[in-house]
Amino acid sequence: MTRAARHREHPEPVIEFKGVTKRYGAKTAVDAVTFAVRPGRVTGFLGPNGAGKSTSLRVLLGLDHATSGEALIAGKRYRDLTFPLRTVGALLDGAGPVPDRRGADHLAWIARSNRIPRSRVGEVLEAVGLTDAARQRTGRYSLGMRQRLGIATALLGDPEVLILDEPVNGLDPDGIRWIRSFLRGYAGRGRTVLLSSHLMTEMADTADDVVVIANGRIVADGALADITEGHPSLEDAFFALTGAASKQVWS
Ligand SMILES: Nc1ncnc2c1ncn2[C@@H]1O[C@H](COP(=O)(O)OP(=O)(O)OP(=O)(O)O)[C@@H](O)[C@H]1O
Repeated sequence: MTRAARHREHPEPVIEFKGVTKRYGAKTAVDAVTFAVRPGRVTGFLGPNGAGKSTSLRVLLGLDHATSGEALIAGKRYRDLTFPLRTVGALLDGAGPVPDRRGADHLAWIARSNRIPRSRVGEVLEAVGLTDAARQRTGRYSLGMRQRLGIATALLGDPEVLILDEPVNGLDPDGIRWIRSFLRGYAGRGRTVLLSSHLMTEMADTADDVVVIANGRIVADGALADITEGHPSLEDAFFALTGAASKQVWS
């Protein structure tokens, strides 16, 4: 096999967790987490509530410091990226847009403060299907529209990497379908998508690769097809893999 063909099949990882441990006092939230995420694929980060998904993503995005180990994007820690928003876009739980600001103004404000050309605002609104709602105040957006606006915000810098923490929580089936096909399209263009979820059926329908975390530890990591092989579903594979860890509340 030529080097180019090998690279197409096994491209270099874009995201790397290397032995990341995060303790809060006596509580170990994540414990020696190690895995890699490759471009051109949707990677699902799957685990029950409290397993350590958000903590891992917060460390990756420089919002929290690892107690030990490191998490890299394109070979660098987030804080060492020259143009972070142009490398990685993220949608995390947390503060939403100011409710009396219009959708387009919210995006224009973030674009301006990150030296991103104003022309991107129209492009990202179109990419997420919010062009017609651009002049509406975000306080009047539905949950699905707010998620689309969050994704539009993540897309402003036209990043190679998209990271989404539980993006389908609370969405109706249409909203879930839209996010799923959007992420598949994004990865299909050779970009890197990492999304966390505690919903196994959602992961089974969306992800190419799956990293399973339980009690702060990685318990499985690989192609979805390999992880589910020999099991009727991802859910069965998960419980077989995690054993005692699966006694954690799964909701
Ligand atoms: N700031 C903090 N202080 C103390 N403990 C924390 C803190 N943040 C997270 N934890 C604990 O670390 C563990 C992992 O939490 P984390 O939020 O990363 O899990 P998660 O997999 O994202 O779950 P969820 O889907 O419920 O957010 C949990 O036991 C949580 O209570």
